[in-house]
Amino acid sequence: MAFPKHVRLFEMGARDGLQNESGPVIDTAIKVELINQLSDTGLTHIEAASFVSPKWVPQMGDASAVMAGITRKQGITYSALTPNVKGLEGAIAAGADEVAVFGAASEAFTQKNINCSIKESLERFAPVIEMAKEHNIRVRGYVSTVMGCPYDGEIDPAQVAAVSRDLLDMGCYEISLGDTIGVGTPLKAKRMLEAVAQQVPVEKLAAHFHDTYGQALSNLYAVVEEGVAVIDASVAGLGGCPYAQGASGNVATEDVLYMLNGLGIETGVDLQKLAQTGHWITAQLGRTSGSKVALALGCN
Ligand SMILES: CC(C)(COP(=O)([O-])OP(=O)([O-])OC[C@H]1O[C@@H](n2cnc3c(N)ncnc32)[C@H](O)[C@@H]1OP(=O)([O-])[O-])[C@@H](O)C(=O)NCCC(=O)NCCSC(=O)C[C@@](C)(O)CC(=O)[O-]
Repeated sequence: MAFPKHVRLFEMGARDGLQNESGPVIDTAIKVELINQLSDTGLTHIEAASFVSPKWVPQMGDASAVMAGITRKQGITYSALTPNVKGLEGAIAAGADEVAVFGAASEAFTQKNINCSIKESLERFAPVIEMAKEHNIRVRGYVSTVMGCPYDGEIDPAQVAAVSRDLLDMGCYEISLGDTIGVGTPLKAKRMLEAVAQQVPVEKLAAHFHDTYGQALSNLYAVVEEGVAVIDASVAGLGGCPYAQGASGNVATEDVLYMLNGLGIETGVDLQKLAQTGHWITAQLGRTSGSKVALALGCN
């Protein structure tokens, strides 16, 4: 298959990026400023907040205030995670443009992350998706641990395909495939994608790869070559999952963008502006950027 002409980047820094920060809860004003800066880079999709239990993920406890504080730019979708109806109610009240339910291909990870089995998670998502539909809000579905689980180990691609198909059938418009702990390699990514694409059209799939083992860009190349045209990434490579021990951040958006630019694939995103934003947020967090491209460009 040929490379797509255009790839949509879905920016994760403000949610997947910041949710895992240890230490004190980051000021709402910093989160708001991060999203406002990201809104000025050409990105069209920004995951801005997470309406989960603040006891489970304290860093996301100010989701409503973040959504209220941002300056919304026309043409940008500001989305939020909603694990249940309570979360969806919060997201609707806060004016989220789009929401996401998040499941996994592994039983153990599902238990650790959202305190239920895969079957129960799907039962819990059904009313979320129904209610979102009534409010004309699109729902994205995440499937975590698509190439390995910190608790269950190897994951059968058929299991990834089955959960993805269930979420699609329930009404999710897009399925984001999460290599939560970044253990994938290109061949594994390709095989996993092939298995899922038998159940879900590739146009409805997104790649959400973490870079724990430094394989994320290679894995992305492998699935983009198979037609995946939506990539989740996190500015400066921020983040990780609080319920996936040892997982490092998403692949850095700057690094993905540099690769896509080199392939002649359009994104509409300005690399310099993005790298500056990555520089700004990592300075706020007291560290250097996790993006090799940003460092090479002198943003450190
Ligand atoms: C799903 C629950 C809530 C179940 O948690 P639970 O404890 O089973 O829920 P519960 O229904 O029994 O409620 C317990 C308490 O939480 C409250 N509660 C219940 N729901 C909400 C809500 N929405 N917002 C705020 N509060 C809520 C509820 O009101 C109650 O409060 P209490 O009476 O004890 O004071 C919990 O497990 C949870 O919040 N988990 C979130 C975990 C999480 O956010 N993980 C990170 C995101 S996933 C990820 O990063 C992976 C991804 C997407 O990026 C892809 C990849 O990389 O693979």
